[in-house]
Amino acid sequence: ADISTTLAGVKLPNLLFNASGVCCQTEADLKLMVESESGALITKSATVEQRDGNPAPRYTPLPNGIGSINSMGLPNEGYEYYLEYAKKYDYNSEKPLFISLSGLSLDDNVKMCKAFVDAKLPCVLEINYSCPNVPGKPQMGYDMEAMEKSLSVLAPLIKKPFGIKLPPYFDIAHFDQAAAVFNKFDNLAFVTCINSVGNGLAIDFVTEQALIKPKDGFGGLGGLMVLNTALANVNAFHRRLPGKQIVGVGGVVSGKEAFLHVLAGASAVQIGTMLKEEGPGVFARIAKELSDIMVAKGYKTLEDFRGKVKTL
Ligand SMILES: O=C(O)c1[nH]c(=O)[nH]c(=O)c1I
Repeated sequence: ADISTTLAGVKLPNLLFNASGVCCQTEADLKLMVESESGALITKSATVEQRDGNPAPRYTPLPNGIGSINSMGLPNEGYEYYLEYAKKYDYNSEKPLFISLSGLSLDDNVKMCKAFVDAKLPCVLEINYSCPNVPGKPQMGYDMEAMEKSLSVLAPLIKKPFGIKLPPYFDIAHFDQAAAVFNKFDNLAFVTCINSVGNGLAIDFVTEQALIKPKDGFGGLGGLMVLNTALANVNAFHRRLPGKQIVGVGGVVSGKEAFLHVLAGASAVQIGTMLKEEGPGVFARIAKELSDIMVAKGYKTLEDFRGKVKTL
């Protein structure tokens, strides 16, 4: 079956790529992504300066495959590293490049966006409004006014289609309020839902210790356990953002969850925890599983079922 897609005007040979943060901080990581069967790749969220991030242990999978917890603390090589990578990238390859930016202030985001705009590159920007793990930095995704202010500056600056990475919302009024902001920006071409479910706490029963070191063990939750919150956010914004696209992320462990994300309205699907645990081979596996599901159900393309979740 045909699992190709288009996102922000660029063609992806298949709808699967990495969630920013996983397998994408260094050129060595990104090379693995280029060599994988993913349909695209996205870089680790960048700040103006290089950051070491939080002390380890700062990521761990959770027992029984239910997911993961992380409090990485925005470790990255600094935006100029990713700008250089984007300048060297082979845009004739069939795999488009996405760049994640997560400035610690609006000025920082302006500085980074300007640099990418001035470089006139084909890569697509995804502005991260939802990092839950920088101590002292509340995430923008839950501050509608701050997001609107940021977008009113960045959207005209970026000019071409771009996306934003959102935290999960849990209240219908918040879906409505967020969508009202996003619908004001025509070149906001897609929203990526969801980032990790912020500030969970994983405790080891035997040692009675938190599993990760930063923030008293508080960190973002990912993996299968967040699937149903992810599907809700994908569908809520699919219903509320006519003319925009949704990138679905959260809980994709097989072709089945990728299928459900498309059914909920996703135009592309990112994989985080499963990529971290299984490695880049996950893309070939899930691509085949999804294609087999589509054949079994009689669907030829993603358009045949995108957003067609039935209600009772
Ligand atoms: O701690 C991180 O680096 C991190 N971790 C996440 O789960 N989501 C994010 O957007 C980020 I920037």
